[in-house]
Amino acid sequence: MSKILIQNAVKKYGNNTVIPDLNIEIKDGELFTLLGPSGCGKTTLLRMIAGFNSIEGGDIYFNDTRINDIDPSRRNIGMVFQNYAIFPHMTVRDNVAFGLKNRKMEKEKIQELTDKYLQLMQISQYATRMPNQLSGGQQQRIALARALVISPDVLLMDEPLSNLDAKLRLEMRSVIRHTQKNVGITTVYVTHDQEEAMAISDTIAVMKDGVIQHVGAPKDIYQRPKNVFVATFIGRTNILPAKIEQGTLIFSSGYRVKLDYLDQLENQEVQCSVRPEEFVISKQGDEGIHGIVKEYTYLGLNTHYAVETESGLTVEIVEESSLEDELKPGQNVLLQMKKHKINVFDKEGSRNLVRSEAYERQ
Ligand SMILES: Nc1ncnc2c1ncn2[C@@H]1O[C@H](COP(=O)(O)OP(=O)(O)OP(=O)(O)O)[C@@H](O)[C@H]1O
Repeated sequence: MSKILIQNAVKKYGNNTVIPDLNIEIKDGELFTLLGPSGCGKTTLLRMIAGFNSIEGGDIYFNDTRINDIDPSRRNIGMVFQNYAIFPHMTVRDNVAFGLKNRKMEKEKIQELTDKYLQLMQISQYATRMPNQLSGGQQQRIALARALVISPDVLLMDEPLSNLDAKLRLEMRSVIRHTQKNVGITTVYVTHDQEEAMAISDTIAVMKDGVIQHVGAPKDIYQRPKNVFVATFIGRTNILPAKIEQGTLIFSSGYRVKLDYLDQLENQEVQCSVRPEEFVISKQGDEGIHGIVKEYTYLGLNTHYAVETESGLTVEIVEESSLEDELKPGQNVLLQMKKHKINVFDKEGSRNLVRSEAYERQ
């Protein structure tokens, strides 16, 4: 098992710098996810850890060993990619045993370990089949068994679920999560699917243009995103402009929310992130932002509303469905916010101004 330390890593393709200066520490035994939009450099970074990409600056360590110049085949890494990368001409058993045979292990030991991982991944009954006689999920189980059987120090997974249909993706998510915890292997997982990242990870690093934006537990990233990019990339949110005066947020409609956990910033323009579930919507009341329901979508458990506010901005709201009358398009409504949930960013959207102790208190 290994912890992974990446210090001041730089990656260039020719003159194009895709990772300018990246620092990450991945703890021993954790499932660490690189999450970000297409082209942000996730696969590039994973390939640097694997040794398939050169590094133009900085260092990568597995525990205390600097691995920059160690050949990929000697890094003791297990890998699972989206296209399975299993051998079509070999049986399931031979696929799983492949890495062990390569290491010239004794026959009995190969048999024992192969059996163990076929069983762990619940594919023993398919051991003599060829991969094309199996479903996508079963093939991905072979890939996982084959990666783990060699007892790697680190497991690297690049979008391993993206070729599977929605139902299998959910099932394989929990297979990966349980197996990873069971084996206790340090895992770096790449995805652009934020829900998958939330469901599977101990820690998530959100990336944009080769720069880490926020590293934290899924809940931390969702509830206290470090900047507007992270707030909008993880889950859905509404960004509303406001002003701070005497510790009070004043929205353009005049709606005021007194907050006691903001940095002491006066007369500052800010951006506020309010998630759809953090609004309270009612037909009447004294205080709030006035709006008109433009759309509503009943989804059983929840109802989604699009509400045009008096400033012209349309916000997205989710409420638990109730037996009472729904709010239909054209209805005048009043919006309030669950004030402790609001995130407040500087005008540029680059820094969260909510003090961290406020978050600890919740
Ligand atoms: N071999 C290469 N040569 C030149 N540029 C490359 C190469 N591989 C990747 N890039 C560029 O580096 C940037 C990062 O690519 P990368 O594949 O790491 O992104 P990603 O976040 O994994 O994206 P995706 O989610 O689409 O797989 C992109 O702009 C891409 O065009």
